[in-house]
Amino acid sequence: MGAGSWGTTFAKVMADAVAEQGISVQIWARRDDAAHEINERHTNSRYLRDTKLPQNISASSDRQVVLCGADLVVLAIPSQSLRAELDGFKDLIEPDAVVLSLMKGLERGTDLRMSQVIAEVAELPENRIAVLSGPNLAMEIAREQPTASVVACTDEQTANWIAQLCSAPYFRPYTNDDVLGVELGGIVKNIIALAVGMCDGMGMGDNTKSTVITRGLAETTRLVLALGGRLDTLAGLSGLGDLVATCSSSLSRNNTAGRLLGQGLFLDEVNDRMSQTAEGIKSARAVFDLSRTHDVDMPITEAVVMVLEGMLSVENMAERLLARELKSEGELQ
Ligand SMILES: NC(=O)C1=CN([C@@H]2O[C@H](COP(=O)(O)OP(=O)(O)OC[C@H]3O[C@@H](n4cnc5c(N)ncnc54)[C@H](OP(=O)(O)O)[C@@H]3O)[C@@H](O)[C@H]2O)C=CC1
Ligand SMILES: O=C(CO)COP(=O)(O)O
Repeated sequence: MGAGSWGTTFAKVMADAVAEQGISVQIWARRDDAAHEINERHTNSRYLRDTKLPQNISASSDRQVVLCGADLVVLAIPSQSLRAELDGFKDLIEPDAVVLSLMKGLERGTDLRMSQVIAEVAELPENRIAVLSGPNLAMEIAREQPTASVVACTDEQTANWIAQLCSAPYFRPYTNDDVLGVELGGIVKNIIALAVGMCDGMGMGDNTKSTVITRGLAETTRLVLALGGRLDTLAGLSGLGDLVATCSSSLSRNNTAGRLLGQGLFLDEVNDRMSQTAEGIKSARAVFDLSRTHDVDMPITEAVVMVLEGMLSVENMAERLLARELKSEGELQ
């Protein structure tokens, strides 16, 4: 569900993974012309230039056509639209189907992760909801550059089944039962990538960016542990792995949005320039609110929120962060 850059790329991963088993993958595109292009030319030129999609992918703008008979429903639409969209098609999901979220945002207003929104709106039990997250820049995967990822589900059998369905020659899924840790790693790294992009945009060098990445991981760790996730998850692909990929890649939309802010553009101007979803812009406030609810210190996230909401200039961000009271590096609370 979603024919953007990741929805389309992940459809290709799955189609390549299951081609020999005679399984087909269907994409729901909200625009007729996108569905038509995928069916007729096997391309999605708006999001993936130069990528030829496998023959066992088809598309439709009719949700019923796509969801009818689907064993696995994969969600790849912008996080802030999920609730409304899912409400419109939850009754079309087959009674035993599993729902897999590829989304990396936190819902504003409720501070819920996407797996929680799915559970609430579609009224599904935990063992039918999974999350996939990792260092997965869509454009690189569409070019079949090797990478790995994590399928998280509280039910081991479900996670293994999904991993089989997306294990392709260039894509290696691991499994994990720490859904919260995997999901939050993917959400918070977008905010840290905004901060790193801001440093880049202001012309700062690698020491500064490395400091933000490392201390970004520290504050992500504090939040995940406070909410009941695991430390080892954050050392893995969906934690450190995704953080490094997103913070160091010019392909990252969050990193790019941060860089434009660092170069002095206003948020409205940045939003106008972005043709794809940069989840961190909208999730930053929700993550900060969540951190306050649980009394977790997240100074980089707080500074990013202040910049996005016009309460702090990017130039004053470093001064604010460095002027805080000195403390031990190992403090996880
Ligand atoms: N791109 C990447 O590298 C990765 C992305 N992700 C995550 O995947 C999720 C989807 O991102 P991605 O595919 O990159 O996003 P894109 O911006 O590339 O595409 C978004 C897709 O959602 C559709 N869409 C936009 N707004 C709505 C809406 N209000 N209701 C329904 N559909 C809508 C778009 O349709 P239309 O074309 O008609 O506008 C498009 O098909 C995000 O949470 C992102 O963080 C995770 C890993 C990697
Ligand atoms: O999640 C991603 C890589 O794992 C994609 O990051 P961006 O959304 O910043 O492009």
